[in-house]
Amino acid sequence: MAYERAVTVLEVGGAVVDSKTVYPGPAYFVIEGANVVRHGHGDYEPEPGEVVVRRWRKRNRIAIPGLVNAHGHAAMTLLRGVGDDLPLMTWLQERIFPLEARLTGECVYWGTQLACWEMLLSGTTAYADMYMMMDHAAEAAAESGMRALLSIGLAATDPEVQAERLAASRAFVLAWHGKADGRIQVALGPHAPYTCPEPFLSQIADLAAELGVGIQIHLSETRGEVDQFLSQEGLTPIGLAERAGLFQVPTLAAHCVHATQNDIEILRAHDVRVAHNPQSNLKLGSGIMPLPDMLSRGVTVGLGTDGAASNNNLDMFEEMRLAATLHKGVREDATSIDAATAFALATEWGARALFLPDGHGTLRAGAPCDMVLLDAHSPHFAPSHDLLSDLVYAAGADDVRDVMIAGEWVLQNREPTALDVERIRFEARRLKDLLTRA
Ligand SMILES: N[C@@H](CCSC[C@H]1O[C@@H](n2cnc3c(=O)[nH]cnc32)[C@H](O)[C@@H]1O)C(=O)O
Ligand SMILES: [Zn+2]
Repeated sequence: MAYERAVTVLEVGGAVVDSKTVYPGPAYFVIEGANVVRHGHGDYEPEPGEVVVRRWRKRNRIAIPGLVNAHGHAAMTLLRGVGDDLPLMTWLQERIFPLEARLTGECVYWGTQLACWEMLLSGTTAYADMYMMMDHAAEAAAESGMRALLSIGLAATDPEVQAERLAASRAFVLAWHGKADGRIQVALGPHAPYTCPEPFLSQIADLAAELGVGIQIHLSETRGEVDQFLSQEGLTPIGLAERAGLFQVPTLAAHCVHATQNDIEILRAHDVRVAHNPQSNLKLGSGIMPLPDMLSRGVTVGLGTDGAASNNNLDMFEEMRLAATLHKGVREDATSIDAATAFALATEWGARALFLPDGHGTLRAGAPCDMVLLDAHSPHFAPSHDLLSDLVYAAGADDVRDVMIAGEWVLQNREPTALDVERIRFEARRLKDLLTRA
């Protein structure tokens, strides 16, 4: 006889989109703990042993897997709108770094909460974050209910400072990796080859291997960065990262805008995951990443927003649409990056980019229930010739209604269940005043 299992049943009236397939609704999901154990079409029919302890009926909803934001700096929401219309190095050195020097732990905490609120409202369930004072970021992420890959951003040229930063990173891994029921993962976060000398990169790779964690880094973001390394080292930043041994551990490389054909081969050979951030690359005037080439060569790519000060929002619907349209325009080829591919990059591939186990980024049986429900009555889904097309080319964050992560509601009818949004807005304004006071 089957033993009894307490399950939650979630019934969805509209269609379900998973990977590249659209399943017509209605549908039901049987959730046990954090995971979908099975799903089906039509009305829920119990199976032997299933004891329904919670039942949710969501009639006018379309279900999709949660979106994955594969690159960003969550607490930079507090710096949204600082230093617009400047190139990367000027923006960073003249506007961002001086303000970041004044950030406190509470800035990082409330900035991250603000980011989580914004990400949930736009259907993101998992995100990557490289920043500073990350214990505060981890606390905020854990409280929000979101899934996150967190790294202390490392940038140091002085060996003593480097040693101190490595020790802090080790402590952060031990304190947070696998915490919040496994929702929080930690990676090491060398900021970039232009802020971390090669021996430091090698030490970071060794520490990541010892601790069994991955790495996230910015690589080949601007032409100036690539030219600098080519003239100083005779190698591209991606080639230098390979020489430093970084790719001996699982690595997530943000941008790779100016990756050469040889760089793409290096990325593929080492299974380096790439985060494509089209909006940030456009806004900072960095250029356009060779996404079609990366995909045709078999590189795993996710989509990211980058920080809110170079985007200036954390909306993955915009990022999906941009990824699907930008490359068509610059290549004068409307067959480049179709809707289904853009959707896959924002879900299943993004999950791989974050080193999440197989099944994440999907609604398959056995996968964690990280699900976004959209308003099936939105004009964006009428008359709906092709739901994948609607999702990428027509829908937007406003269509998001409810979000479940690891089987728990984190957003219901656009209200976060675990975040105090009035408080977040109040603190964001207060901290902005504090940061910008002379
Ligand atoms: N400077 C920090 C560590 C860096 S945290 C991550 C850094 O990345 C910066 N950042 C944000 N977006 C980008 C980008 O697109 N390229 C490079 N750096 C960025 C961000 O402002 C932040 O300073 C320290 O105290 O050691
Ligand atoms: Zn970045």
